[in-house]
Amino acid sequence: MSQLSYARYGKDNIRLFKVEKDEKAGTQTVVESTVCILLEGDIETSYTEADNSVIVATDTQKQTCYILAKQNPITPPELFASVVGDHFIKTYPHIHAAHVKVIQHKWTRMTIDGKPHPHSFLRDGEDIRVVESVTRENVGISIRSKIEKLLVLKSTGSAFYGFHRDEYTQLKETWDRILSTEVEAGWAWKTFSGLEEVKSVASKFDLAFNAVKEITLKTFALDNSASVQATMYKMCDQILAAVPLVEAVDYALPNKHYFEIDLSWHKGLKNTGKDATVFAPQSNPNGLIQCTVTRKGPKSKL
Ligand SMILES: O=c1[nH]c(=O)c2[nH]c(=O)[nH]c2[nH]1
Repeated sequence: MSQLSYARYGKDNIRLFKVEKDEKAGTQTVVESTVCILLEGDIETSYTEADNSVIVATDTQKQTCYILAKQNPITPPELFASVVGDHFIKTYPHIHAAHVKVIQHKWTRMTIDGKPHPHSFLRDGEDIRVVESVTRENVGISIRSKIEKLLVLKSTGSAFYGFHRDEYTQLKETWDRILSTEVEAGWAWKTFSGLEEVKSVASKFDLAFNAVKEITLKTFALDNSASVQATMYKMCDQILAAVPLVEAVDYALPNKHYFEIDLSWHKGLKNTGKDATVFAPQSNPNGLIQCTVTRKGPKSKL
């Protein structure tokens, strides 16, 4: 009468913290991550026949994650996700795919009296580095890296005019507005043949992350923005040029509106157009602009 049409299981929100101690230099380095593991394979009978023999317990998955974190570097997160995924498909013949997500939280070394402190860190921003990997038997490892929750704002250098108008349009054109967004940017790597290939390019992951962040911030700041759409496309284009191993770049940018407030009712106070200095930040609704950009090739469906 019924059939199982989707099955994955694993452990979510595995929290990891690793300290690397350089005794010689007297410095320590820390990494904090949150890991999600979801396994796929010949596990149907655990759902349909209460057959627990095919279940690698989610507690086992958590313990494995701790052990692999002890035995391997946990950054770059792309490499650690691949190490974890590889372990599960190689250790258990009936597990055919491992979905591993790693969120790397920010701990930035403190500067005290102008010098990097050997063992103190601060959270200087809520932005996170995220990796979503799929390790699939006989296919390889696909990895999508992301930066999320990077909050930015520019108080000028952004316009929005010339958009379609009809009887539903109320928005006025503007040649000078506040632009703010919480950046979610993703970049999909070519499919890697296996863990060895991921290891061979491991140095590229941090370089790509830094390039994406720099291109995003620089383009946001310097572009005389015609729209969120036009500015985000410029970001994608530069990232594809900067990171040859990346096949696709995607952005999802909420347009966090700051509305002008007409105060002319109070003694003719001027607070619109070029006189606007006090604004009302809006929580919702917000615009949401998304795109994926790939290298030129066969026509996409867009
Ligand atoms: O950059 C923008 N893109 C839009 O699609 C849009 N729509 C809107 O109301 N304001 C904006 N701004």
